[in-house]
Amino acid sequence: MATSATTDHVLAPAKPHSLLADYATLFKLRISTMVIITAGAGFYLGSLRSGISPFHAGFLQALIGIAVVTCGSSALNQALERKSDSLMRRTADRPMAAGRISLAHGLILGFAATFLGALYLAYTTNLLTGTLTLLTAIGYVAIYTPLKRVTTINTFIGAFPGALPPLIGWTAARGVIEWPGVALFAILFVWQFPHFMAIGWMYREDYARAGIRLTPNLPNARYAAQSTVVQALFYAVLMIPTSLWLSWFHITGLPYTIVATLLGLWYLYATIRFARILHGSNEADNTALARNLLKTSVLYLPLLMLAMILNAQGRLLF
Ligand code: HEM
Ligand SMILES: CC(C)=CCC/C(C)=C/CC/C(C)=C/COP(=O)(O)OP(=O)(O)O
Repeated sequence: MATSATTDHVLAPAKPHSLLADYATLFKLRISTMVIITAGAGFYLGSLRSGISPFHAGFLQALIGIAVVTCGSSALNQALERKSDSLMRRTADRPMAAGRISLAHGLILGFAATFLGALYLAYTTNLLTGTLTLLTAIGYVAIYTPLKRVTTINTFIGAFPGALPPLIGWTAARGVIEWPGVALFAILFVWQFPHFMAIGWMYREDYARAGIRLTPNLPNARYAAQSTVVQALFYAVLMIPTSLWLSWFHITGLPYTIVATLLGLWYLYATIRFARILHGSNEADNTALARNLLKTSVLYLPLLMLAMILNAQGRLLF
């Protein structure tokens, strides 16, 4: 059933929700899964760097800890944004925005998961990893989330916590911050811009309704579209050399370099097609181009991670 807008808020659709389904939304299960995949890749590569198999209890402990903190911070993000979420079609049906999960419920769950998860990580992996994960959650919840209503720079700020999970995975395996871990951070950092420019553009009216500031919904529509496209293209071009940086540290070799270049060209191609929003006047066509870029971004990333893991593992075996 479609959602319907009123003058000051968007009504949630009247469909039943199980508590389990509401928790899945509260914990942003799909984004959190991607966070865990990237953290897992960091751990895997870090373990190989140490010359040990990644498949030991530490791998599971690190992923469980990171997953719990990620879910906790997603709940806290939704507690803070329950009002603005209720104003957007995309998010009006979220459990806290729609009032199915109370503020106290969300806050208790969010704080408990964030702090207990970070403590668990510090205890099972190392203090650096627990601290970095807690700082990531703070960056996401306490800095990025309130900034969304203040300045369009929020996306740049939010890209820092967004990019930290693979570095956290690396420190969980290695105990220290090292250049290959920084290279993984850089990959995630750069990846987010085309990803988010597509999303921001698709939902720009929704975001504007909720008072969230983004490049795609700047008051001058022409300038907003141009700036959105320029940023997406700049980072899509930068994505290729950034993804190849890992080979500089001999974590990966020629096979990864070839695959990463091809994947990067694919991501760039989707971004170049997205640039057609500057000339296309048909809103449905423009939305399809943005949705295609979003889809490409969420396929590109796990494929890139898979390529680096396979190549790094292969280098050890052959
Ligand atoms: C500034 C950074 C980011 C912003 C503002 C952002 C925002 C969003 C939003 C609003 C959506 C929902 C799109 C929709 O409902 O159609 C989304 C989708 C998604 N994001 Fe991001 N994101 C960012 C970074 C990340 C990071 C770091 C990851 C994981 C590593 C990630 C993974 C995903 C995935 C997997 C989806 C698709 C989920 C689905 O289909 O529901 N995003 N992102
Ligand atoms: C290890 C750990 C604590 C990781 C957490 C980092 C994390 C979840 C980053 C997500 C990146 C990000 C800024 C998403 C924006 O979503 P949004 O909140 O703006 O999206 P919305 O509009 O759907 O609420």
